[in-house]
Amino acid sequence: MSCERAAKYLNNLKGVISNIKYSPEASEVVDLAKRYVEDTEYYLNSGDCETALVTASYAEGLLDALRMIGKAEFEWKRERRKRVFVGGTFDIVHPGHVELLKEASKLGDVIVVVARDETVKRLKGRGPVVPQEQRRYVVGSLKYVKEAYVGGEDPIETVVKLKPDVIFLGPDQTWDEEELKEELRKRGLEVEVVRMKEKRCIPGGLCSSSLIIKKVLEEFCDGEGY
Ligand SMILES: Cc1cc2nc3c(=O)[nH]c(=O)nc-3n(C[C@H](O)[C@H](O)[C@H](O)COP(=O)(O)O)c2cc1C
Ligand SMILES: Nc1ncnc2c1ncn2[C@@H]1O[C@H](COP(=O)(O)OP(=O)(O)OP(=O)(O)O)[C@@H](O)[C@H]1O
Repeated sequence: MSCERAAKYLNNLKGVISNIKYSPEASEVVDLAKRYVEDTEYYLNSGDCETALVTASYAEGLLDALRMIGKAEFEWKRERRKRVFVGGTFDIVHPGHVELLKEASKLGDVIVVVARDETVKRLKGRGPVVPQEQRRYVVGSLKYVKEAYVGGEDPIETVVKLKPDVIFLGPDQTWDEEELKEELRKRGLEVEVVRMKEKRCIPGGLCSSSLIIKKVLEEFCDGEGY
């Protein structure tokens, strides 16, 4: 793990060193930073990854300090966060949905696609209670979600448009991981497909949209008090 980190730091440092702009009075410190970068490479190649991490951090510190006092200009390369696609109905949002989205957010920025009303009718044999735009709005307002859209007619087309790095499937979604990957590969998109292993809930929670609807029908349908 520390070897992986040291290699990443070394790569970033090399990128900065090759593009850095600095004023003449900073040259001594920049040279020192360069020597620490060379040391990092040396320690990494000899398998001493802990020391490589120390020398890399020292070089980073020197360069950051120069930048802070306005004697050098450069940018650290930022790693792009992964785009994690989650598709689903999200009719009546419950803690199981929140757990799913929380788990997905550990892999990157979560992009949700809510199923269109017609899709829900077709797949569940009943329409959703909540209209598609409202489902999109509510899910898109949850803290684990970066963006939310209403789905199109063709799910594969939708995924291709949004270009995720990962598709995160729910525990009971019927999509086959390998088929999904293959369909997308045919359209030129390489994605990782990850599935949440088990459903979750909070203690005493009601973690199914259908069960919530059933409870409302059973307990509130005489209209009393409404
Ligand atoms: C990869 C993927 C892509 C999807 N794309 C769409 C889409 O374009 N349009 C749509 O109506 N629903 C889309 N959905 C939602 C599915 O239709 C949804 O999973 C289906 O309604 C099953 O319901 P559930 O997952 O809520 O149980 C997508 C879901 C996944 C996993
Ligand atoms: N308890 C749960 N824990 C984790 N994920 C869940 C849970 N319940 C649903 N999901 C996931 O949330 C996504 C959206 O599912 P959906 O909106 O159909 O919820 P649902 O409560 O299962 O609905 P229904 O009860 O009508 O089948 C799917 O990926 C599904 O697997």
